[in-house]
Amino acid sequence: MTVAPDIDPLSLVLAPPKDETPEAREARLLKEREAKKRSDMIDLELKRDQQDKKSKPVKILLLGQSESGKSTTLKNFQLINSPKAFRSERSSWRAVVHLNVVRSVRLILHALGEAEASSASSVPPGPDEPVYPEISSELRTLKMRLSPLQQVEEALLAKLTPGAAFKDRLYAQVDVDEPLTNGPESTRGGNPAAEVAVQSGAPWKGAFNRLIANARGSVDGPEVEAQDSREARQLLQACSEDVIRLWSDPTVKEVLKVHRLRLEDMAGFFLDSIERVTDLSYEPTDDDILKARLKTLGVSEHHFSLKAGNMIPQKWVVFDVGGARSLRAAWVPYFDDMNAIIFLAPLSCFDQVLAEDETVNRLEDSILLWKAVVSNPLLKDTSLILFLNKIDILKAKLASGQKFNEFVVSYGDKPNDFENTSQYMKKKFTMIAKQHSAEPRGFYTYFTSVTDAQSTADILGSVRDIIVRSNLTRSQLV
Ligand SMILES: Nc1nc2c(ncn2[C@@H]2O[C@H](COP(=O)(O)OP(=O)(O)OP(=O)(O)O)[C@@H](O)[C@H]2O)c(=O)[nH]1
Ligand SMILES: [Mg+2]
Repeated sequence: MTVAPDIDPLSLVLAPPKDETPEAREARLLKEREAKKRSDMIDLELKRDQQDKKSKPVKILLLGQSESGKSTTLKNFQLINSPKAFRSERSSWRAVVHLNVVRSVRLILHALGEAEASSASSVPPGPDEPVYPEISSELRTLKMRLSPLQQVEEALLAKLTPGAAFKDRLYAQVDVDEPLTNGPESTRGGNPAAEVAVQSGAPWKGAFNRLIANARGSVDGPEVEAQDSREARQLLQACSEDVIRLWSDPTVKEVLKVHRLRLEDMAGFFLDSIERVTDLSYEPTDDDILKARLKTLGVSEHHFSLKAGNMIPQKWVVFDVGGARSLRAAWVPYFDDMNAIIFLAPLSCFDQVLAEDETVNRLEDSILLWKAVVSNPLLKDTSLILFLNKIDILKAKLASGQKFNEFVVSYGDKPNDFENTSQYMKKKFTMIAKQHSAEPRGFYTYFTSVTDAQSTADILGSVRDIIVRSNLTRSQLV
C-alpha cells in the first residue's frame, strides 16, 4: 500500500515559482496585497448589507387635519434628504402652481358673480346679508375675458391623469371633493372652492416626467413639452395681465372683503407673483414647491437614507396621509409599529371652519384629533412630536386685527398677540397630552412654519436626533 504524501495540492499550485527573482517576488506580493484588500472590501460591503437588511427602518407617520401641512413637511424631508429627486420634479409642480392660480381666479370670479346677482336682485339685502359694491361694466368685461382659464384647468387636469378617457380620468385618480360627471365645471358640482387632489399611490409625477421624456426623444435634449400643456401655459400667460388687473382692482378687494375671503391666507396662493409664475420660461423655485397645494388622498410612503452624527446611514420611511375627515379611517392600520408621529396643528386656523364640514371650527377639530391620537392605546409607546404650524399666518392674522378670543372664548382678555396666543395653545395641547395619555410620556413641541425651508431644516434636524436617541434608548431597554 502506498501512502499519499502530506502535501496540499492547492498550496502546490499557489506556491511561488522556484526560480522567482526578487523583483518578480515584490510584484507578486503587491498583487496579492491588492487582491486581499479587494476581498476585504467585498466582505465589509456584504456585512453592511446584511446589517442593513436586519436593521428595521425608522418609521414616521405624519398626522393632522387637511391643510395642516403634512405633505409640505414631507416635501421638506425630500428637499433635505433627496434634493436631486425633489428638484427633478419641478415641471410636475409647475402644473400644480398653475392649477392653484386658476383656483384663486375661479374663487374671485365666483364672488363677483354673487355680487352681480345681488345687485341685480329686486329684493334689498336683509340685515345679515352681505352688501356688495356695484360691479362696473369694465369689471364684467374682465370677468368674461378670463373665462378661457377653464380650458387651462382642463388641460392641466388631463396632464395629471394621462391615459384615461376624459370622462374617466378625473374619476380615476383626481378627486375634487364632489362626485364627478364630465368637465371641470360639473366635476366641481358648482362648488367654486373645490380643489384638486391626487391619490397618493397615483404616479402623477411619473406621468409628467414620462410625457417630457417622450417628447424629448432623448433624455439629454432640450425639454419639449406635450402640445396640450404648452397651449395651457400660453393661454395662462395670455391671461396674466388680466389676472393682475383683477387682483389689484379695488372693487374686487371690496367684494372679497364682503365675501370674507382672504385669498392671501389660503393654500396655494400665487396671485402676488402672477407675472413670474405665468412666464413661459417659469421654473418653480424650492419655495414655490413648498407653497403649491395638492390635496392628498390615501396614504403614501417615502423612503430615505438618513445619517445622524457619525452613525452609518439608516433607512427611514415617512408616511403621508390624507387629513380630510372621510380619509381618517385609513390611518389606523399605520399606528402599529410606528417609531414616531409628527402631529401638525395649524394654529392660524382659529377663525376657519373645515372645508368638509362648515359647522366645525378647524382649531377645535385639531384639538379633538390630538386627543384621539394621544389616547390611542396603539400609540402609547410611540414618540409624539407636535408641530404647532402656520405660525407665519397666525402672526399676520393677529397683526391685521383678527381677534383670537372671538373664536377661542376661553382665551379671555389676554393680549391679542403671537407670544400669548401661541403659549396659550401650547399649554392646551400639553394639558391634553398629560390628561389623555395612558402613562406619563414626554413629547416635543415646535412652533413651525413649514413653508420656510431653512427653519424647517433646523427643526427636522433636531426631530431626527430625538427619534434616533429614543430608538437607541428603546433598543437598550428591550
Ligand atoms: N404660510 C404657510 N403655509 C403653509 C404652512 N404649512 C403648509 N402651508 C400651506 O398650506 C397648504 C396645505 O398644506 P399641505 O401640506 O398640502 O396640507 P396636508 O396636511 O398635506 O393636507 P391634506 O393632504 O389635505 O391632508 C399648502 O399650500 C402649503 O403650502 C405654513 O406653515 N405657512
Ligand atoms: Mg397632503
